[in-house]
Amino acid sequence: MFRDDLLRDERILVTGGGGDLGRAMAARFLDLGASVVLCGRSPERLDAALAAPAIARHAERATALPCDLRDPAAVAAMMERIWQDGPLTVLVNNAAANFIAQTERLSARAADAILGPSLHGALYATLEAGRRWIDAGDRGTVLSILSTSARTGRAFTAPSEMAKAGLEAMTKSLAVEWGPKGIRMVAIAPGAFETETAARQLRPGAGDGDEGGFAGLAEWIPDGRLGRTDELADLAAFLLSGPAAHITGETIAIDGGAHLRSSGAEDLLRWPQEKWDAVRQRR
Ligand SMILES: CCCCCCC/C=C/C(=O)SCCNC(=O)CCNC(=O)[C@H](O)C(C)(C)COP(=O)(O)OP(=O)(O)OC[C@H]1O[C@@H](n2cnc3c(N)ncnc32)[C@H](O)[C@@H]1OP(=O)(O)O
Ligand SMILES: NC(=O)C1=CN([C@@H]2O[C@H](COP(=O)(O)OP(=O)(O)OC[C@H]3O[C@@H](n4cnc5c(N)ncnc54)[C@H](OP(=O)(O)O)[C@@H]3O)[C@@H](O)[C@H]2O)C=CC1
Repeated sequence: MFRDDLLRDERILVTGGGGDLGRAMAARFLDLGASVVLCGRSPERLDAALAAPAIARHAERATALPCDLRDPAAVAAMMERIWQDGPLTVLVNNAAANFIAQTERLSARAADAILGPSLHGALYATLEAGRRWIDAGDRGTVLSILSTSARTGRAFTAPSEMAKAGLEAMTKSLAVEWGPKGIRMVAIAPGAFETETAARQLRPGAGDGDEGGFAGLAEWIPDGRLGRTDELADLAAFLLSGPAAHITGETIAIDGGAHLRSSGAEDLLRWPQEKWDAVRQRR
């Protein structure tokens, strides 16, 4: 679909690069000639990502740095370390945290567990990359991974929707403020992609024959299926490439049209209290 060297000149940081979608994007960027740095909290998850065949076959262009994005000093130190080897050209804000809960039962710590990486961490990383690009007069691109539910809102995951809507506002605001400085801001809003954590955090299942996971969701998606990670990775590659140079401030949904009919969480409105209690017990 793309020229093999489409991203040859790019050096890309993928936050949450040990997760499913981050890993798929990183592998695609490497296939297209980019150098990639992965970050995340868990060194084990990062090592596993680097050892995955799709990434390991480009080992000379793939590295990883553990970093907790909730800590602004840790983000600054990571960027300092990265820039010692040369500037990034792209930041992909992919890391996030999410879980379903009755919102009125969230503690402040629980709200921060979601807002910390998903909103603050992405902003810290964007500021650290952006000011380095601006100081050096370099061009740069920030790609943020949102969610279609930033548009629809979504019951039982309010802090995540607030974080994603905030990142969409950042994308639009900085497209204008930083556009004249050569920095492009783009975003992708995925619908349902059956990654291991999304299924566990958003569809944990709780008895009553509910096995959890995304089984059954395809029925209400207009094109009849969930998203595939390779499709998201290809969209990301396009948005980072030369032919997308005039696209900024935009968020592209990739969800088979699902958000135009539903946020995908309406079935949870029918859950009895016992089921919510069971999910809460499990965490
Ligand atoms: C269908 C179409 C649309 C789809 C839309 C999908 C949109 C987005 C999807 C995704 O983002 S999927 C990706 C999700 N990935 C992750 O969440 C990965 C990272 N996960 C984590 O880091 C953890 O799972 C975490 C729980 C989110 C955070 O862990 P952390 O170590 O920061 O927290 P803790 O110290 O364990 O807890 C802090 C605080 O939070 C409370 N809490 C934790 N889990 C729950 C829960 N399930 N329900 C309620 N509360 C929870 C925990 O009790 C602590 O609060 P206090 O008890 O101290 O008050
Ligand atoms: N899967 C889906 O259906 C959808 C996903 N999305 C979005 O796509 C992106 C990727 O999701 P997905 O691959 O499914 O989820 P994953 O949980 O697999 O990936 C999220 C990654 O974020 C990292 N992360 C979480 N907290 C922090 C932190 N404090 N510091 C650094 N890294 C952190 C995690 O690594 P570690 O725990 O090691 O830190 C994890 O690898 C997210 O932004 C998500 O909101 C949006 C819509 C739908």
